[in-house]
Amino acid sequence: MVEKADFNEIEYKANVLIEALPYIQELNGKIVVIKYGGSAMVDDLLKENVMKDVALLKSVGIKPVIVHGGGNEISRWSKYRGLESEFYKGLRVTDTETMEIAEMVLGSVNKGLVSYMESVGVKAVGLSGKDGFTIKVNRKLVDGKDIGFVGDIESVNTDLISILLDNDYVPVICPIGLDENYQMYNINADEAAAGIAVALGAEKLGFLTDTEGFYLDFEDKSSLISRISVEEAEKLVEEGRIEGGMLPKIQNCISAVNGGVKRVHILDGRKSHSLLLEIFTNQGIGTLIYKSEEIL
Ligand SMILES: Nc1ncnc2c1ncn2[C@@H]1O[C@H](COP(=O)(O)OP(=O)(O)O)[C@@H](O)[C@H]1O
Ligand SMILES: CC(=O)N[C@@H](CCC(=O)OP(=O)(O)O)C(=O)O
Repeated sequence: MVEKADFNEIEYKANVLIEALPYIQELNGKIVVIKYGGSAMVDDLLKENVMKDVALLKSVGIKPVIVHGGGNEISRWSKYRGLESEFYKGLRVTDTETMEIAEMVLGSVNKGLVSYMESVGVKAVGLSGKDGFTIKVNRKLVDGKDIGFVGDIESVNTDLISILLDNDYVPVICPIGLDENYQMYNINADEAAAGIAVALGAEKLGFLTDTEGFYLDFEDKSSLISRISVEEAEKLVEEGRIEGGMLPKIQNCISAVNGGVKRVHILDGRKSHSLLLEIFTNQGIGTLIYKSEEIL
């Protein structure tokens, strides 16, 4: 016999599922790009939970694409090899040795995520932007400054990603690209995610990171912004009010929205299932970046 309390719980769970219905219908067959930041890969359980969320998206007919980082691991390995990590405007200054470390670390993070996906019953394929010449770059100059082997995305060839999606695989992509001379470059993972989302015509792009979202003033945790227009975000960037890892993230949110991605979110990847909450419920979480003329 079902107790009354149990029945309420069952009803509550059923309502949660029903709340997801319009979102599932709307996103069926659409591409959702998930940028999984190294800072949010806190522990094995959390990584497994994020992969379970992705598995659920896939099971309801959404086409997820994962683009991941691993900046903190690159820094850790650089230190181990006696190298100081240096950043300019949120981007790693990348010499030859750092480039080798980046490729090694990102490759290992990539295959680790593929294993998690497989362990939750989802077919996944790990690749870098080198595979199939998926990401073509030029050497990036920031404020005219050369910061080494840092790639500026020139183009994304979606052929290989599309083949994988069409054959039911989840592509797991690490941010390394090639220039026209087949020299490899380190790409900021936020930039890789935005470039891939735009090229694929993705419906959504979610950045899983280690903050609740974007704070207007990072020192003041009550200044969390739940939504910001690209115009307002551009103004903050121009005024130099965004720093550290948040600068490339916001810059790439802007370029994704301007490139046609309808919904771009910064989400707290340290909290289990924030991806599901954002996609399948009307609970506003994290920070939404939107085009001001669009009615939300
Ligand atoms: N205004 C801000 N709001 C939120 N986070 C900020 C802000 N300014 C700087 N940050 C920093 O940005 C970091 C997220 O970027 P990053 O470390 O590159 O993460 P990821 O690995 O997810 O790309 C946060 O941990 C925080 O320290
Ligand atoms: C050029 C550049 O900055 N590349 C990044 C690539 C990894 C990355 O972006 O990782 P997160 O998403 O975890 O920060 C780096 O070397 O740290």
